[in-house]
Amino acid sequence: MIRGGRPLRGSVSISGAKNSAIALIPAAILAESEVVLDNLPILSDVAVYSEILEELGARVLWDGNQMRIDPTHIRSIPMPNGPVKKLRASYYMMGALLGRFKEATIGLPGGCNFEPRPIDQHIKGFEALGATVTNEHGAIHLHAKELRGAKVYLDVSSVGATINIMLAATRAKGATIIENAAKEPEIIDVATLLNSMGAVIKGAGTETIRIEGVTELKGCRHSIIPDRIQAGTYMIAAAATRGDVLIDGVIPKHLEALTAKLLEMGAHVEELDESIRVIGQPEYQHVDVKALVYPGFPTDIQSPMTSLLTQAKGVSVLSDFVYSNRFKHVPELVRMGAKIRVEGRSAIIEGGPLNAAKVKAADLRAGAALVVAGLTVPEGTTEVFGVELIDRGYDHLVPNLRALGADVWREMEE
Ligand SMILES: CC(=O)N[C@H]1[C@@H](OP(=O)(O)OP(=O)(O)OC[C@H]2O[C@@H](n3ccc(=O)[nH]c3=O)[C@H](O)[C@@H]2O)O[C@H](CO)[C@@H](O)[C@@H]1O
Ligand SMILES: C=C(OP(=O)(O)O)C(=O)O
Repeated sequence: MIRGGRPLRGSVSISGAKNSAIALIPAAILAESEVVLDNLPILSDVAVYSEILEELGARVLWDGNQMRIDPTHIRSIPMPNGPVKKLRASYYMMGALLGRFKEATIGLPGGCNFEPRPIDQHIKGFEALGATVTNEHGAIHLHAKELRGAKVYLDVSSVGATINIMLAATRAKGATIIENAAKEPEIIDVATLLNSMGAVIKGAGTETIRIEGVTELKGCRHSIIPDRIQAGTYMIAAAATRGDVLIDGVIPKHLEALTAKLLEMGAHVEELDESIRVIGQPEYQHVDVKALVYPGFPTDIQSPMTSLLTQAKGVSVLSDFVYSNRFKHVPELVRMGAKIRVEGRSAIIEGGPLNAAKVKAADLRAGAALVVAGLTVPEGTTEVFGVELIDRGYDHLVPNLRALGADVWREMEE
């Protein structure tokens, strides 16, 4: 429930990154002893992952922002259904279990279903390493007598495929080279953890990653990088409400594409060492935004960005070159009075005021977009339904927004 129209003011601390956490937790099972993850975000996706590991026999102690994972007694039991269906990143269990046991059966992943999200590049990578991969009644079965290093050229620079191949290849015999690898900061985070565990990975963050297989990995302690998508959402909310917010505990370099767009629109943005201050302005210029792979503008912030662009003068065009049809937030924004039409992979947004309405989050970032939109509406109460999807990726969103002065609260549905 949001009564908007109040500028957000103050500072907000950003939690660890969801897309790192849900890759680091499965990576931990490759170790022979305890892995400690610090700066863990408190998210429903993290809770689901801890359930998956416990089902497989790992000991998981989750205390606030720390998780201790002892994989000593883990085994590879088939997981065709259950928690693996609740999130996208369950696909990492394929690479992690294959690396450790040379065998895995994992149901096809869930997560945000804004369009079909194939995993053919993951499978191509596993097969190149010597695995046999079959789809048995909606679950993927992987088996290898031996994993051997190989050269894998990705047709699309997929975040998930890059990490998954890296996970399996750490325990393969010989060297694996991933070409056209994804370069997102979360990939570097996973490589950093694996290297601390004893893996030999070079080039993470570039388009060529080289992994020398090792026979054993040990436990270690690792602190998760800040969540650039949550940070970006608060930057957008600060601008949209014409507020003044210090977004703290971030790596400003990870947010450069967004910072550049906010400056182009006319917002004031100050980059400090580990924080970014956004000062909103009464008027914004229209801009064109192209969501691309890193270091381009992140697709995961394009939905909240759509809400901000309704506050700009004139017509903005937002195109998503990662997902061609990630626009489930648009019909809901239109219910709130937005003038937006979707043409191909672009949303054409004509600036203008929004009104309060009852709207539904179709996925995680669509939900965040509706919250940002609601915060701009000065009269009436915007009701966002389906907010459990927002819990997948935003740590303490409502308390954080309230601390910034927003009139927002949560009610249970009947
Ligand atoms: C858990 C996690 O980290 N999720 C992120 C990850 O998702 P995810 O890893 O699923 O996204 P990918 O980077 O794999 O997808 C990028 C593009 O490649 C295509 N593709 C991908 C794999 C494949 O085997 N074949 C294929 O065609 C996808 O359909 C998409 O068009 O990166 C996305 C792109 O930054 C983000 O939106 C998600 O938040
Ligand atoms: C699409 C997202 O997540 P996932 O890949 O986990 O569904 C996201 O974080 O915006």
